[in-house]
Amino acid sequence: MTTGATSERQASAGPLVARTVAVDADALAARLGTDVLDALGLLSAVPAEGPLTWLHKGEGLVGWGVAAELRTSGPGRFVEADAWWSQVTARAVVRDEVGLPGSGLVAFGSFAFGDAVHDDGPGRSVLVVPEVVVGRRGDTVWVTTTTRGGLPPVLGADAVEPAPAPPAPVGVSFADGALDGERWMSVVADAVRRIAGGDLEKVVLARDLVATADRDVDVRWPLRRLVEDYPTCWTFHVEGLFGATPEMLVRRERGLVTSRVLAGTIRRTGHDDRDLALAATLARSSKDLEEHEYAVRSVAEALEPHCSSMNVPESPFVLHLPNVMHLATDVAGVVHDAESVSSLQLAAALHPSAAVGGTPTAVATALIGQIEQMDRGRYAGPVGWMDARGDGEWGIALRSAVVDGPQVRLFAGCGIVADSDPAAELAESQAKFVPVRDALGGR
Ligand SMILES: C=C(O[C@H]1C=CC=C(C(=O)O)[C@@H]1O)C(=O)O
Repeated sequence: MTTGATSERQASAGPLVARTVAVDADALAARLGTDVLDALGLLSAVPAEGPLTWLHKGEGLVGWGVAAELRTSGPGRFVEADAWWSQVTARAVVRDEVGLPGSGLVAFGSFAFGDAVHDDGPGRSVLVVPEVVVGRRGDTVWVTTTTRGGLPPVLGADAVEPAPAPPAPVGVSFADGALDGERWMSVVADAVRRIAGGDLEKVVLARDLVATADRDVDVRWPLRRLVEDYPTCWTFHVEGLFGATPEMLVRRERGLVTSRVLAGTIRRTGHDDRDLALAATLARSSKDLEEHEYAVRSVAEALEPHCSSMNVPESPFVLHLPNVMHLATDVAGVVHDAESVSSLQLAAALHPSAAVGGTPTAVATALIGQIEQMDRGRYAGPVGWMDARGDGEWGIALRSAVVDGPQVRLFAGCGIVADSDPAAELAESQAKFVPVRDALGGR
């Protein structure tokens, strides 16, 4: 196995002990001082230190504290993380009275993109088992407590306290990251030339923007904004990487696997009639349909070996988000090897899809390392969670940023094909910065 540095933290040599109990949603909301236990309500339980979140349409998981963690890097990062999780779950003592995906022992995770040039630095990919998880799915709400060192767990709602509300970021200013707009457009033009020359068919090129605040940014502020403004996206935070992604790399729920593939974008104007006309333009755009087709094909081909049957719709639908619209395809399949293939293994097989890498994958990731002039870190890598049964959800870390004290580094990328226009791609990247950019503002 080729890997970089790996480190593991588990306070004692003993197994983890996890207890999941169902709790009354109204009683927990009252304890937290919120009206309802929706995504914002769940966030109100999350302390400033080490929050972990995965929230979508009013439900999901939040966690905090570290019962165990693994840090890994390099090309073997997924294999290593999956093997660690198998060991941890095999040894753990779990009592789970809820039995839903996400209840029982859970790890949140975030993995480096890993292009062909930038090594994904020691310890950059991470799996964290929180000490406390609060989950909601439909009307069912639960609390999981995981202890280390043989301590008796505090059960249910007693483990949850209201957390002080996060302060708004102060004095935020934005500056170019690795490349300014002009230089990034020349990189895009270079990629278009290489595509025309037959080196490859598609490559996704990204850029960054650096926000600096007067004081350390409490990530729970932008998380609250993202949850409010982008409820149909998955709002995540794992160790400083946060965002609201519209793209689900893979969800495995028992024997069913689903993936939401996005590629092909048009900016919204904010006027409903014009946006509807633009949606129709997007659905007919041969440049966007081509870009989308590569992404769908890469996902379908990676899932196929694991599925006994698959549904890949022939044409995409248009996904409307507040800032942009995307061509979208929901791929679904029945996994024939669900007993042996975890959601993380499926994510590893799918990453990088052509929504964030390109076609052919190896040529595109090599080109990204060569010309992008930026280290993606965990941007565009899988982010999500997994439970002890191997079920889980792994989104692609898009519309995302990394917070480090007062600094926040935002990322956005665009699929480049033969017909791409550098100025249009620059405008598209600016529209993709909007969710995090706005989330750093006051309300
Ligand atoms: C790479 C990003 O978006 C991908 C997902 C949807 C649409 C995309 C596009 O149209 O270029 C990208 O493939 C990003 O948001 O940073």
